[in-house]
Amino acid sequence: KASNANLPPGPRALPFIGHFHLLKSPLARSLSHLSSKYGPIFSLRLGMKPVVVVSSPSLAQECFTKNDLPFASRPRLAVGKYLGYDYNTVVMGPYGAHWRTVRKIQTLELLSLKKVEMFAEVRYEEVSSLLRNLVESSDREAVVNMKDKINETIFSVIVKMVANKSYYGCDGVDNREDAKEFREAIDETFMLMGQLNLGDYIPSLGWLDLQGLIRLMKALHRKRDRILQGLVDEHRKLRSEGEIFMPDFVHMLLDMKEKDPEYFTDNLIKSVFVVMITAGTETTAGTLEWALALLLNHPEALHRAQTELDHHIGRERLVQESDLSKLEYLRAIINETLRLYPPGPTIHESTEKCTLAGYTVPKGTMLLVNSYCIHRDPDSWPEPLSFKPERFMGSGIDIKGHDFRMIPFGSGRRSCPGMGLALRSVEYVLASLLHGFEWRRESPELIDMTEGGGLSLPRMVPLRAIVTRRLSPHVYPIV
Ligand code: HEM
Repeated sequence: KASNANLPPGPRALPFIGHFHLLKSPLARSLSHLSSKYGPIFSLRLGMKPVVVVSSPSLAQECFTKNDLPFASRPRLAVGKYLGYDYNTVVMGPYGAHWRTVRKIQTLELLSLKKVEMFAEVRYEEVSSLLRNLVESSDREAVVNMKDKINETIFSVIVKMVANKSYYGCDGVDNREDAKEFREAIDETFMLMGQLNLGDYIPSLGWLDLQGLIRLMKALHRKRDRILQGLVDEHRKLRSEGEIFMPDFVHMLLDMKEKDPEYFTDNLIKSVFVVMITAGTETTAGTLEWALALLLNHPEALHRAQTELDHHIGRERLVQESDLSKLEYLRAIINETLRLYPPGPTIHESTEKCTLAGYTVPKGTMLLVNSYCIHRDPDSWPEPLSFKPERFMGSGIDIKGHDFRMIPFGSGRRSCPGMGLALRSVEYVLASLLHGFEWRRESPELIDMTEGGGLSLPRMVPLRAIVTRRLSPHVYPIV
């Protein structure tokens, strides 16, 4: 059916597999390379599946405004079945009544501005713990693996919000082994989400599981589900004993379950939980790691950010979240980081026939919107490959999905519901790191900026740096 459609042109397909052979990791780069040859809209075929790839602001606008409803669904991929509680998570679920209900709970009940404010104390505790940790490293002049440090902080913030669980020594608890297992499970989830599983595209081969991905997904699901069920059961026990210390997300969902036990099954609660942790950690931590890497390669921008921090905060106290609105240059750095290193292409699927740029896109077509390419479009961005935070100063460019030159959080119905939490966390952690420490590369060579594979466009090489204190010793949280 697809071959009869008036789809955009694209490269010549191989029999049976279509264009699988053209897609390399990271996908965002591979698609950008193809769009430099075939233009801002082109078609691919992955096995049986027609795919349309879009890489310009005006076409992204057409997808997320006029065609937002037809493209509001996700393809039914094995990863959604095995790692998304049978397509029940908000990230991987098809568009429909269930998705709308769960999305509403996430945006209104869990990730609203009020809730983001409510958990300020959690961010404060975890950032204090990070600073304490870095003070120790700075006293030893050690090279610090910043990927690990940032991941630990963001993971802790999110897990505490969701399940009030401490893993890294805050509150006197130290469950590093449990945390390691949990974080490895999340890393593995992202790795598997970034893989093209042949059976999704060539269903007749599905049962063979030639790449062994289904086997890995099933094993990972068992591991993750055991961890998540353990946390839900812990909460139940606390409630039965009348011990509710903090209204975390699991408690909020268990409250909802009391009103509607049929709908709020344990699987639904675990699916909300797992989405927060998978969608929220790697993306937020990855943005922070890219931002620091860019600043280490651009000392003049680092210096300007620190001057701004000293001007507004001074050197006799730490940054507080209430300072963030004054830090215009810091925000420009974060915007420029998200421009250059957004997460991988957003993946949607058409639920009805629609027209795009004059072409007819049939129902069941996969849509990939490549923000990586859109954000580097020379027609929208002068010197698109250069790191220039200044371009955002006083520009009024919206990054929340209304200006299609810059869509790091997507746009339309499926755009990121965690944007408020993400931006607050990135700004607060980055401001605290730059204000509290001087930063140096471990060698004179520039930091390697190669992108790795995976859905969140991580760095290929974990970021390492040398930190030294820049504030008086009494200002830091007590070691
Ligand atoms: C810098 C950090 C982040 C970035 C750049 C980011 C970006 C994105 C993008 C591009 C999408 C896909 C949009 C689409 O398909 O059109 C998305 C979806 C999503 N994000 Fe985020 N995100 C971040 C942090 C977070 C956080 C902290 C959370 C929650 C704790 C979160 C929760 C979600 C969810 C639930 C979805 C799926 C929405 C749906 O399918 O309806 N994200 N995000």
